[in-house]
Amino acid sequence: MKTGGWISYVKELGSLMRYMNPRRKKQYFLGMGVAAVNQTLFLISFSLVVQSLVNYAESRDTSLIYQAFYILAGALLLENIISPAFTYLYQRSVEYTILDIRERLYYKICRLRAKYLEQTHHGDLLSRVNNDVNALELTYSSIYFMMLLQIVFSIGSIVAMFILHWQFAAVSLATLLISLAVSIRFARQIRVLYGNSLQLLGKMTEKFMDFIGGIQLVKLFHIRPIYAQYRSLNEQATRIAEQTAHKNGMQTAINHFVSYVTFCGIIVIGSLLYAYGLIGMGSVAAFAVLQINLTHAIMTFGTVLSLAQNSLAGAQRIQEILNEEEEPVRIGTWDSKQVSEAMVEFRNVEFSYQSDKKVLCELSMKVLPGQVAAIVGASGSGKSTLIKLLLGFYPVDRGEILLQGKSFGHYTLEEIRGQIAYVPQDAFLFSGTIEDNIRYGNPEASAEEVREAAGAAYADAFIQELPEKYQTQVGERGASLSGGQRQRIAIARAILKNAPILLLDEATSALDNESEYWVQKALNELMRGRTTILIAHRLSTVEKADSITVMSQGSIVEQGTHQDLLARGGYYAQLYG
Ligand SMILES: Nc1ncnc2c1ncn2[C@@H]1O[C@H](COP(=O)(O)OP(=O)(O)OP(=O)(O)O)[C@@H](O)[C@H]1O
Repeated sequence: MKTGGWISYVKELGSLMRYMNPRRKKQYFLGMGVAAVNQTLFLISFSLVVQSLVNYAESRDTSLIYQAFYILAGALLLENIISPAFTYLYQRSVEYTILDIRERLYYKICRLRAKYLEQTHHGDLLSRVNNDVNALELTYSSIYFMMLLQIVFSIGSIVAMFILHWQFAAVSLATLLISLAVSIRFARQIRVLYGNSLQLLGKMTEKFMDFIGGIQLVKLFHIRPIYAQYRSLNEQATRIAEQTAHKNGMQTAINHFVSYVTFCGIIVIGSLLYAYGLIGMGSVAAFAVLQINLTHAIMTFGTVLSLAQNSLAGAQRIQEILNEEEEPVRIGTWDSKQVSEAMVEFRNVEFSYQSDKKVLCELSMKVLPGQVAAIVGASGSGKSTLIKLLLGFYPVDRGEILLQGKSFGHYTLEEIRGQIAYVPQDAFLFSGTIEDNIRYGNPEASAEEVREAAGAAYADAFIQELPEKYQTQVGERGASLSGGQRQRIAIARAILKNAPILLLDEATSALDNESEYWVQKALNELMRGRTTILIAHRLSTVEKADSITVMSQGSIVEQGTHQDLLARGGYYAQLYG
């Protein structure tokens, strides 16, 4: 084995400690170190107890019985009183470190660019936050300790063996090195398998989320390929688990073989030396106990080394997220010369998701304070993209967006988003109560203000009829409410936010007549006094807008009021007709 290999291996294992803060690292190593030394002393003490007892059997010297008793009492004190306190110390550092990692991932995901989030399956993110963090937790809580314990114990045993008989000790040392080399060789192969296994686990989580998300469609259409894909991944994962088990088995078998051959050698040589009066029987017995323990330590070390591969693979996947580029604090230019009387203005904006396909070309539009601007156009014409740009999810490639008269770069993304309330087409509710969901619009709002917002959104009446009123749990994504009720809660949330600009992705398209009636009333309430950009999917809802922008293939083809556009007899008139 190359030295560079060993060193990089140790470095890699050490690099997992980067997630732990320095104060916790100190407590962690102190706790682990003291617990490992205690357990080593405890285990080694048994060989001394055996030595004393065998020597007593030979010499009938009763002081040896007392000696064995004192050693045993001391060992039990170490193991049962001192060890648990230090074990608690290092386990506590582990739990806080895992909490830190989960929080870092949570905030990192909040700050990731929209592009990354749109291209990454949420199942994969979920798998990284759960499976990979769990793999890391196992390393901190058990694997490192087990490794340290086996190392400290092996060193302790070998020192004890050297004190008892140096020739024997040399043989044991050679065994240790052979077994270590075998373990590291297998660990490398197992690492690749664990990496593939975690990747598969991520994909299986993706497929499972798709399956649960679309369960009604799966039932309705008997969609077999969904299950077939999941099964295929499951089978691949099983094959990898089989290969891992095979490698682990081989590693254990080789280590068993090496260790037991050594053990037999020690017994044979020990017996011969004893026969020639060169060593006492007590020392041979102590040696045998130490050798058995050493064998066990070496095999445990091999096993935990393999398990650590799972964490290394998981840590790599966690690091990939942590290294991902974040949204900048500001996007756009800080140009003091660019001013506008409009509340929102798009000035010659160009944008593409991929460099080869322009989604918005030379787009210019103004929305004056308090006005309602409707945007209409065929599917794929770029309406939702416009919203994403206004919310700062993507930077424009060319041109400028101005907000409250100033260019985008004057504001941080947080400030931009603070000025806008957005009601998407499919209202999203978080698991929790209705009150929680409305209050997300303004976390400082009192219960009274939440009720007022619900009243203005025409939601209070149906909420009062629910058994637990505002404390009703909405279920996953609001599953226990109807589409119209979800919309009105989302509107109440937007009312509570009280932002000057309102973005509406027309919400009424999927609702029945009665729900539409109430949602429309709620929207009218929400729009009162606010500058509104309304993405309209049905032309009947835009007639009253102050201006209508008609889009086609990323460009504006017509702009005007409903009457103007009808009179012009162009694209809008054709769509309307
Ligand atoms: N995240 C994305 N990555 C790449 N291309 C995208 C992305 N989102 C949208 N597009 C493409 O950009 C174009 C405009 O899409 P956009 O969603 O803005 O249209 P839209 O007018 O809102 O359509 P609809 O009315 O159907 O919602 C489409 O060609 C679409 O395929």
